[in-house]
Amino acid sequence: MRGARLGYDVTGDEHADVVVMAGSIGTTREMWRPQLPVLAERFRVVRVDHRGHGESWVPPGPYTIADLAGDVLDLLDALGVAQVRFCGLSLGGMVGMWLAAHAPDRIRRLAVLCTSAALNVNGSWENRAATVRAQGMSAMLGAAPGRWFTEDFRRDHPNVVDDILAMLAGTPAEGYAGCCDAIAVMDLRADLARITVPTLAIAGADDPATPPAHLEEIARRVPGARLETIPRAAHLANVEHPETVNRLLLAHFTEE
Ligand SMILES: O=C(O)CC1=CCC(=O)O1
Repeated sequence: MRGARLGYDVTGDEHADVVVMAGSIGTTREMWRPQLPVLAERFRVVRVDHRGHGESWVPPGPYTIADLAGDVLDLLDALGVAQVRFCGLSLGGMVGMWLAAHAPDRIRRLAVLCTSAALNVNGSWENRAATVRAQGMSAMLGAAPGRWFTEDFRRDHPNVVDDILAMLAGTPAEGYAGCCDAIAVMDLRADLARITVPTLAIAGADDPATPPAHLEEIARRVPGARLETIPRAAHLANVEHPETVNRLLLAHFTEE
């Protein structure tokens, strides 16, 4: 389904409180499949595709995190939803932190997984954007599994890995590159102290893309934030350890 420019779907009781879920660069909203049945028992779950991904619009880049967050606010306005619990992994977590800092009246509780407030190292994201624009998405497929999943998970769950890699392969190159541009210039560190909503930061202990130190920094800077670190988890911790992530999200989002 597509509305207000973003691909999205809605699952759960239409009168329940809303949880918005936004994922990692190079995936679609389907990356939240392991969470959907559990969260939708209690909440109205709105899963979104970032711009340039899935069924969303693909404007020419560069984008900013504020652009991506603005798309989410437009969607919430279109759905008539005033306030949500927000769950974001990686790029989705960046959008969540931006929203909690800049649109605090729209966010009731925040959960961020495997993400960072400032991720650019030595122009790596500018380089990635340039590579994708020159060579297409095939240039991204080789290294992604090693960032996203532990070796054990790749060995034991090849079909799950293939499903997620198909999302990456199907992402429009300009959409992916535009989001790389957004990460390249992002620095949310000064915003974190302004976040007042209850915040849970979840790290994957073996995440090479956003190592635990990035989540530790978020938990240190956001007043009152809580940190959980999941052992034997790489970047897509919600896919590798759904039971743990579901338990943490449910507990955090049902607290008042
Ligand atoms: O590099 C990756 O694919 C991991 C990642 C960093 C930010 C994001 O959204 O995904």
